[in-house]
Amino acid sequence: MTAIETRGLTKRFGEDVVAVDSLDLTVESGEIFGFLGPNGAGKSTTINVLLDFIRPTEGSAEVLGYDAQRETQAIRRRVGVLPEGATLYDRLTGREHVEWVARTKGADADPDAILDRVGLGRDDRQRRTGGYSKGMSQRLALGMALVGDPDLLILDEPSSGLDPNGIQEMRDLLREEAERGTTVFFSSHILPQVEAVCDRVGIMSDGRLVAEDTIAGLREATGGSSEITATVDALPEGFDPATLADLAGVERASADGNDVTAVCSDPGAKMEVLKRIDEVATVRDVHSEEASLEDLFNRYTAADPGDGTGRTESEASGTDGEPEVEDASGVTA
Ligand SMILES: Nc1ncnc2c1ncn2[C@@H]1O[C@H](COP(=O)(O)OP(=O)(O)OP(=O)(O)O)[C@@H](O)[C@H]1O
Repeated sequence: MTAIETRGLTKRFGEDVVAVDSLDLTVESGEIFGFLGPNGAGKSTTINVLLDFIRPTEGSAEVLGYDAQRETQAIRRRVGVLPEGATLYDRLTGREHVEWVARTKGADADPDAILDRVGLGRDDRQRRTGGYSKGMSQRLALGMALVGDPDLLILDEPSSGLDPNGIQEMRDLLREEAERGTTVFFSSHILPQVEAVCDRVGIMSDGRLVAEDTIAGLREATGGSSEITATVDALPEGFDPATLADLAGVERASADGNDVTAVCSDPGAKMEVLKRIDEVATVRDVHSEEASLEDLFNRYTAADPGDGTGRTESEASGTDGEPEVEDASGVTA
C-alpha cells in the first residue's frame, strides 16, 4: 500500500505564488522518506495539504488510502504529526500535553514511556512548558506525534532546535519506528542526517518535485561525481594540478598544500588521476569519496531563483497571501 500519494497537486497563494506545482509524489508504506528542498520550495505547503490544514488549488492527495480533504478524521487518528514550529500551551506540563493528545486521539498511551523515548527528563516533564528550551519543546512535540503508535509519522523539520546528541537520538528513533513498520515522512535541511536514515528522498525546487529516488539512484542519475584526494610529499615545480582535468572523466582538479583533489564525473577516472599524480610525486595517502547528498541536492536545486526563499517581493513585505489560510503551527492531534 502507498502511505502518501499526490497527483497533480497544486497550491497557489494569490496570483503570483505557486507554492506547489503539479506534484506527483508517492511514498510507500514502511519506508523512511526524506522530503528536501531549499527554503520556500513548497515542503510545508505540501505537508499542510496532506493534513488538511490548507486546501489545494488543484489535484488530489491520499494519505494511508484516505482522501486528504474528505477523510481527515480517519487520517488524523492514524498519523502522528510534528508540525513546523509546533506551539505548546504554556500552562500545561509536558506530561499533560501527551495525556491531552492521547485523550483527543482516543489512544491508550503510556506518557512516561513516550517521554522516555524522546529524552524529556522526569523532572522536566512535570514542569509547565512555558519555561521549556527550544530543544525540550521539540522533544515533547515529537513525543506527542508518537502517541497512539501511528502508522505514518509526518515530521516537519524534526531536528530543529536539537543539539547534536538530540539529532543522533532522533535518527535512532526514526529507525526504530521504521523497524516497527511505521512509515516516516520528514522534511529536513540537515542533509547528512537524511543521508544516514532515508530509504528514499524527494527533492522539491520552486514547487516542483525535481528528483525522487534512493540516494544511490540519484548519484547514478546525476552521473554521480566522486572525489579523489592524494596527499603527496611535494609537488614538482611547474606542475599545474588543474591539468588533471584534461583526463577523460575528470571535471576539475586543484591542490591545497600537499593535497591534490580531483572531482570525477566518471568514478573510473580516479585511477588515471592517481597514476598521473604518481608519475610526478610520491603519494603518501589516498582518500576517495562519493558525491554526498549535499552535492546532489545542490545539483538539483542550483537553478532555484531569487534569494532562495521563493518569496515574491510583495509577499515578503506582507501585502500578498491568502487571509483565510489556516496555519499548521498549532498543536495537532
Ligand atoms: N500562507 C501563505 N500565504 C502566502 N504564501 C505562502 C503561504 N505559505 C507559504 N507560502 C509561500 O509558498 C512557497 C512555499 O513555502 P513553503 O513554506 O511550503 O516552503 P518550504 O519548502 O516549507 O520552506 P522552508 O524550508 O523555508 O520551511 C513560498 O514562496 C512561501 O512564501
